[in-house]
Amino acid sequence: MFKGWFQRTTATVAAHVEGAYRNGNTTLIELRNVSKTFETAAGPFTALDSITLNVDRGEFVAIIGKSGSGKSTLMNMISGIDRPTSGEVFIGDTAVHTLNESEMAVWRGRNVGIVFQFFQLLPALSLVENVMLPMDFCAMFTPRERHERAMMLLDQVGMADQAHKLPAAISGGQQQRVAIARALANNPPIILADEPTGNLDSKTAQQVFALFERLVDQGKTILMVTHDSDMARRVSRAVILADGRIVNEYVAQALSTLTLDQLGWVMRHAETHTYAPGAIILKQGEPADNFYIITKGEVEVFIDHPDGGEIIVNHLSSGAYFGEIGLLREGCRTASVRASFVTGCEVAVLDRQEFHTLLAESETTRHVIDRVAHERDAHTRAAEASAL
Ligand SMILES: Nc1ncnc2c1ncn2[C@@H]1O[C@H](COP(=O)(O)OP(=O)(O)OP(=O)(O)O)[C@@H](O)[C@H]1O
Repeated sequence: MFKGWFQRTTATVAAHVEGAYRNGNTTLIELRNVSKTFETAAGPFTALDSITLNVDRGEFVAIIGKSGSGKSTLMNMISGIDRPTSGEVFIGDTAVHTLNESEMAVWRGRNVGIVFQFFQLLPALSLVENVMLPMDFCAMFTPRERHERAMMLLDQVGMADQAHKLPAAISGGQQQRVAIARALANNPPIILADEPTGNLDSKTAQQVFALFERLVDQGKTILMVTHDSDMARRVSRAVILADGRIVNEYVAQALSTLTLDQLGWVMRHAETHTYAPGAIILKQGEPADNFYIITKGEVEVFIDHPDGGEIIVNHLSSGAYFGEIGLLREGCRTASVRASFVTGCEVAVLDRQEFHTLLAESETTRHVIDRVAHERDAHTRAAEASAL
């Protein structure tokens, strides 16, 4: 369903991450090892499993995943509507998971604007009263300023001329625009939107999405749960959830032909290994055992020169894989791979059996990896021939 767009999305993410390093620490939302387990009649159920996530100020992030993958639970951890069973949630300098109920309500009212799929405007209040409500609740601004500000926000979403109507008198798209104005009432840095366009026709959904884009341009940080792959493609970053875990963005990039279920399977089975700069990961001539996806840093691929020394045949970075040739041929390694002397590397590793299980599940992935292996092999032979 989401095939084809991982590559573009993840490339944008990579560019963004580099930007973040250049600009120093711009992290606004930080989840550290967050897990959430619900007690159910059938026993404990883990909805979020060791989630670690950083979102920078000004990012527009789509949260994607199948129904039940944990998207709403994740949003609730960030808004403080629900608390993690373990792990930590920091928003700016605030340790959200440590706030008591009354501190939480005040903190949330000032820092997070929430937009729901079904708008949730209070039916007995006019539109302008609905937008004033969060300011009243948090005692922000003077009463007169509250009215002026609510009118200004309604104007921003194109609804000022209907300010005194009741919600029932306007369309769904208009109600959602008012709900966005309400979310902006206390000028929070973060907007959390749970399927904000899920109940709108596509034209209205586009207008609401464009409104979010404008808010990001104005400096807001937005996390939006969506099932709409077109929208997910247009944001700065997509976070994919599968069975309560975040699918590593580089794993998604490397295996972009897999379904969300299959990516979830990879995340459950892959082990993470870290290699120091210059460490040998696999050696030419040794039996092939594992498949590797680079999730951090770079590697060098090289072959032995018949007269001694080595011939470098490739450099690979995050989002690339290696180790496939020996596994596909059920043979030995045709080249050696070592972690870059500059960056070292981190890899997600599947063993031989897991690799073959995956290819049996996804014919397209088998086809793509086969082709890459073929091209790489030809490239290595050519590099070898020209070095002799
Ligand atoms: N209060 C709860 N008690 C028990 N189980 C819960 C509770 N809240 C959520 N769950 C379970 O946790 C899992 C994740 O739920 P969540 O609502 O986060 O998924 P989702 O990805 O947002 O799904 P959807 O797209 O359908 O809204 C689901 O299996 C759900 O049944």
